[in-house]
Amino acid sequence: MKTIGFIGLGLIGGSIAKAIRKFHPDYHILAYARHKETLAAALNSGVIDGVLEKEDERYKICDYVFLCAPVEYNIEYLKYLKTVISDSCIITDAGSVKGPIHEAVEKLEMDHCFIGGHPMAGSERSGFSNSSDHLLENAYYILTPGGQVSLNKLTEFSELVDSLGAIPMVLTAEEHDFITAGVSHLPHIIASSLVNLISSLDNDAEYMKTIAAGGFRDITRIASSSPVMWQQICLENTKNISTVLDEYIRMLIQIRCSVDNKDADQLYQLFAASRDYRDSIDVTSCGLITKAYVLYLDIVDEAGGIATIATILAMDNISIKNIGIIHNREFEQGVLKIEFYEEDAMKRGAALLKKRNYIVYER
Ligand SMILES: NC(=O)c1ccc[n+]([C@@H]2O[C@H](COP(=O)([O-])OP(=O)(O)OC[C@H]3O[C@@H](n4cnc5c(N)ncnc54)[C@H](O)[C@@H]3O)[C@@H](O)[C@H]2O)c1
Ligand SMILES: O=C(O)C(=O)C[C@]1(C(=O)O)C=C[C@@H](O)C=C1
Repeated sequence: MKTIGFIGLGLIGGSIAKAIRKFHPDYHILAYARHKETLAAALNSGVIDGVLEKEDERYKICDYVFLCAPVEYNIEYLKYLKTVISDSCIITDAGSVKGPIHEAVEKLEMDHCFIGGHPMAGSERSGFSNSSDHLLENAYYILTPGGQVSLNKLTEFSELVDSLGAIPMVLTAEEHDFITAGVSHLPHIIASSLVNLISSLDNDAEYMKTIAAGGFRDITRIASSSPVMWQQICLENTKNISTVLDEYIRMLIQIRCSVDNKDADQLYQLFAASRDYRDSIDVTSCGLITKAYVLYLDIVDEAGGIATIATILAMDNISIKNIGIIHNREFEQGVLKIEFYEEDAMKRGAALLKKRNYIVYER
């Protein structure tokens, strides 16, 4: 039996708490969050057992404290925690940047009890209501132990992460911040700047926005992420982001030259090399991103059409996560998009619907 404290209970804090509740139902979970409604929802749904105040003596009984507020705010809690936690407590965070919190931890001489944490899973949505007990499933969970952390503590925390279905990986804070600048921070900047570019190039009738199809959507989903979170990440990982941005700008200039010069070989190389590298990425370990089990199907637009499909699936105990009509260039007529919770449910659903002569697209 362990006691786990949370400060911040949004998408990530909520998902970690839900996973702990699922895999360790006997653990005692306490939380502090700025919004009382969040705490009420977590308490009512049984995810947490009790509510903490911002400063609260009960941090003393915690075996772990998870800091799950935006990066800069997490640092503000360390000073107080230092005065209350027990010797055996492990403080961890979920922040997307590790350098600044490790600097603060060292200054406060807390690096014997701090293990930075960063689940490489997430979503463009925020808040406890969007958290889920399977967000961490198969996701790499980076651990950045403080310089004085004992091997026992690191092993214990690593085992906890593993028990939640995630894959622990130990890195230094410096390695972490350079790597995430490349694979996470730069992609968010690219997505947001591309969306802003299109918004400024579009005409009054918004033709670009109207016809934007799969390509634009795929590369810009993350442009809907929390502006506060990304503002803080850019302010905290400035040097690494600037370095990878420089490399990216250099590459874009090369590409513009290839386009201007109609350099067929260079252009082919651009797309062939990216395809080969992208196809070599192991897509089984990407948190929620790969957990979208979706089918598309043609249906006649008539009253009761959707209800009939929902009934066919429900009769086989198949739950639908999301359902809606989508219109875009890929599917000229518009199709019904059905999202499932699990791959097996999606496969069974596809088979059932095909048997009833629906045209089903699986992708
Ligand atoms: N969103 C992602 O995809 C993702 C993935 C991995 C890690 N992270 C990191 O996890 C952390 C939380 O991100 P999130 O996506 O859960 O954000 P979120 O907005 O969903 O949740 C943030 C939580 O922190 C609380 N909060 C905000 N300011 C606070 C403060 N000053 N004191 C206490 N609580 C405060 C909010 O009320 C909310 O409960 C961030 O550090 C982020 O860098 C995010
Ligand atoms: O899937 C998403 O929406 C995410 O942006 C998740 C994502 C990322 O992959 O960049 C975002 C921030 C993190 O710190 C970790 C994961």
